[in-house]
Amino acid sequence: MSEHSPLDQLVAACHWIGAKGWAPATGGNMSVREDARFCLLSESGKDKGSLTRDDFIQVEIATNRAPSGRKPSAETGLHTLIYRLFPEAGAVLHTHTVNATVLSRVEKGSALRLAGYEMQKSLAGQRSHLDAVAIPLFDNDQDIDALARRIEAYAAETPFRYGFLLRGHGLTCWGQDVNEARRHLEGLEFLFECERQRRLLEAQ
Ligand SMILES: CSCCC(=O)C(=O)COP(=O)(O)O
Ligand SMILES: [Zn+2]
Repeated sequence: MSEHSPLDQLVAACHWIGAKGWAPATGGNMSVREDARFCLLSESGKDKGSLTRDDFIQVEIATNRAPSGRKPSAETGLHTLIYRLFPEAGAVLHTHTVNATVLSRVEKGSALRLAGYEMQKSLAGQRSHLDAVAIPLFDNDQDIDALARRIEAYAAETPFRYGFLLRGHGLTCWGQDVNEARRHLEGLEFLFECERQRRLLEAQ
């Protein structure tokens, strides 16, 4: 896969996400960083499982502006926030899975705590199931600028990595490149499935 361009890798990741059923209808959005100033973001309202290279729009990270005049994702402001907050982030994947949607509603706190799972080691830098990983959880908002400001304020107080959940909405995660973002998405989704099953079984 590494002989392909980052955009080709992102298109392949979108097809993989679609095949997994993790971006139903027109849900989800995906992006890759071009450089310090620009990223390429999926066009709003498309089926993300069948995107091609032409469905990605250049967006200025500092301003959310698309020089082409085309309409990038409604959640552009979350992608650009991530590229500003995390200079090492090279790709961002946002999905609408059942596990993320349901768990983020069941969990009433400000983070989903994952501990005790070997698969935590799918996340960069994690070495042991004995450690805990907190995935921040924000109330959903149709005002993406307001949501981005809330996430930015939280990050200033509580550093975090890997991704965040939007309540009743989905997961947004990232990595230093498309491969790492894919691994984080697959690892987190597995952990969410485990956590959902554990909570169901332990409630009986
Ligand atoms: C039915 S999808 C609702 C909007 C959303 O949450 C999403 O992820 C897709 O929005 P976009 O503008 O990126 O297509
Ligand atoms: Zn969404």
